[in-house]
Amino acid sequence: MICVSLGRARHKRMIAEHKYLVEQGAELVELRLDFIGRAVNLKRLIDDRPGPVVVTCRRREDGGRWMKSEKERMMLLRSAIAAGVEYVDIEADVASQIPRYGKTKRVISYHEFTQTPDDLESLAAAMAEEDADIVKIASMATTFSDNVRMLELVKNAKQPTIGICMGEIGMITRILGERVGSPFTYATYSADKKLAPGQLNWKEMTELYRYKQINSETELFGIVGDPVADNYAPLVHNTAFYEQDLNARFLPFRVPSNDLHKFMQSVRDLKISGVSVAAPHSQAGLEYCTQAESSASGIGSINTMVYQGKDNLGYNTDYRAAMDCISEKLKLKKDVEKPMQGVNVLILGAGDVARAIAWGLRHRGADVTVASRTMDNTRVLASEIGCRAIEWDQRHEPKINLLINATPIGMHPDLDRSPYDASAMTQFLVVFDCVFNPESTLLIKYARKHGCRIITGVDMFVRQAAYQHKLFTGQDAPMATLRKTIKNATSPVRLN
Ligand SMILES: O=C1C[C@@](O)(C(=O)O)C[C@@H](O)[C@@H]1O
Repeated sequence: MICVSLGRARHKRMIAEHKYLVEQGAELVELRLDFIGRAVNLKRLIDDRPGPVVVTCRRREDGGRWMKSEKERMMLLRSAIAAGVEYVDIEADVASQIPRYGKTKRVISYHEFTQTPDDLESLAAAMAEEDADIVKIASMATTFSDNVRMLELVKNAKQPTIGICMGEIGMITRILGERVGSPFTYATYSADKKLAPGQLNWKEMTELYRYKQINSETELFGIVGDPVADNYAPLVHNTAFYEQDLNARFLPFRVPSNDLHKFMQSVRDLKISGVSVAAPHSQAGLEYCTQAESSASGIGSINTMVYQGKDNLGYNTDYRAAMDCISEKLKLKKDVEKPMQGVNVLILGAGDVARAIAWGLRHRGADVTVASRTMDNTRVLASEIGCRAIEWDQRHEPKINLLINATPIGMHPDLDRSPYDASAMTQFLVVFDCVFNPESTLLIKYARKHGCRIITGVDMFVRQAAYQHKLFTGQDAPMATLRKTIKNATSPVRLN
């Protein structure tokens, strides 16, 4: 079950939103009395309530907004119990001052906003002693291991327990609550009304992650990176899983660099079957592979990892996707060893994607030049791959047939910039922009205007995601859905 937290300064808004949520199917709503601006009129909020509630009045030290006296707060919580609300949230340290009465269930809570306590088990045991129906711990995740410990706590608890790791690192504890036996989890009313760090909104929980249908059989995948909050991979992969009716979910795993080792150690405990590997882990990820496809080893980085038995299999689907797009656009012969001999390519950028593409093109016999805004990086890439490095300012000089932008220039919100001048383009050039948000970057617009053939970042994104889908599920990806989903999500005009 999902409990939607409602915090509003005015009674009227709180009542209206509560009604709306229940109409939309919300099963439980938390009324955060500490958000109410004036004197709280509890009767007004609960007498005609449209559905079950948790009544909470959070102190400031626990992340709430309550400014009035503790005496008044206690009175409110007692009144809520006397009025027979379904649940009341009582902080563990004051629980003994608020006696049980009637049918109201007691959620005994503990909050910590800087870290996750070391000994969660002892803490939960002490909280259970406070005549708890539900024990709830919400603490800040600072490492991925905090999530693992929190989920273990909930899974092994004898008492119904809610364990939430707050912050972006902790998001998965919110999504996997039901799977480990949590009586409910918390979500926010809408994306702009987060009541706690890392809270997902109700729509994301129900539509994107299909929270209620997650069970012990659900196969888990995800993206491991830092940051991951704005990544489109969960949207695209979960939509594909849904379309194919797969009991699988794709989650955001925010893992800082120094925590990757712990993450890799935990994947089997968490029953994760595969991940998309994003920055900053693409190169380090390769070291955790027991086997990697030869292209991934050659490139020196992976973007996909599949956990199979004891093996960690590494792949680079960015490379595969980019090569497919180029082969198709240039109509390269398939059965030739060096189909790109004589093709002059300029790659802008020296990051993971530039490296993957440069490696692929060199293997196909292309003549590759690289330019990036940091000459040291350009030189390292060029010497590793065996291509030419030039200064960024010289990028318009080489005579080229194929231009590839693997820098983020032109990416939202940097819409008015192009990494390459229109004046240097001719109609014989093929222009490939790896930026997919927006699809029509300024570079792509210039290229269109000059009559160039183009490959967009969406073309590449869809293909790399489709390869991942196949590796993860063994099924062919619903290409049209992948394309529509990413186009829709990145379009300046929302289609629905
Ligand atoms: O204790 C909790 C959990 C919470 O802090 C969260 O992290 O979702 C949100 C609060 O409103 C609720 O009372």
